[in-house]
Amino acid sequence: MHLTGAPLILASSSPRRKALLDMIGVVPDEIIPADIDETPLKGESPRDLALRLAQGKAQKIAQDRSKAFVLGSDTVVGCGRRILPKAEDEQTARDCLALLSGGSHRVYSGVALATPDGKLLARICETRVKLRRLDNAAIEEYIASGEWHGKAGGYAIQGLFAKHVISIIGSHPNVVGLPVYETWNLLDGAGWRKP
Ligand SMILES: Cc1cn([C@H]2C[C@H](O)[C@@H](COP(=O)(O)OP(=O)(O)OP(=O)(O)O)O2)c(=O)[nH]c1=O
Repeated sequence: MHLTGAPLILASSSPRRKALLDMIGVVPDEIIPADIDETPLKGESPRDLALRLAQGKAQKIAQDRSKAFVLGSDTVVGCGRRILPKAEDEQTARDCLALLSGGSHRVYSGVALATPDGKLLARICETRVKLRRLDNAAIEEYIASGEWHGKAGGYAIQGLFAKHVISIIGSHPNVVGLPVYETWNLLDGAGWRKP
């Protein structure tokens, strides 16, 4: 099958993923968010969840768009075997920050590419993040910013929260939502070419 010229669809509602793709010169032809159930399976590890959901998002859109490349991704914050939720309310964000305060945790992003010749390729990327201890005042200051909303683990490293990050080991864009190195390798290896 001839893959050159096949369109690229980003299966994501995240403006950060679009911006990270732009950063490496990849402009999707279309953006179609994939609405899938993101509930972890019983006993599922954070890594397995990120990979499964990235694959699920790519597959869901590829069902109807089999002649395109479809890129899906998912970011999960893990503290040991524990999977932290995406913070949709203040209390969830507070609980996440209290748990992560003063320690190291891991952020996993899965990236999956469905190809026009029917393959589903996937990669997982892991970044370790070490945080300073956050007292109540620091947590409440961050809660008031609202930047935690919709973010896995209740924080966004690409904003105000950066001042609490002592160090990271691994990829920074992976924490923001898209591991650009792995993403580019998938696209390039699968034969996607810039139009
Ligand atoms: C840890 C962390 C997460 N996040 C974001 C990345 C993801 O957008 C979000 C995790 O939710 P995801 O389910 O991965 O993505 P999403 O719901 O935003 O978009 P879609 O499912 O449509 O692709 O948390 C940051 O922006 N910065 C961070 O530091």
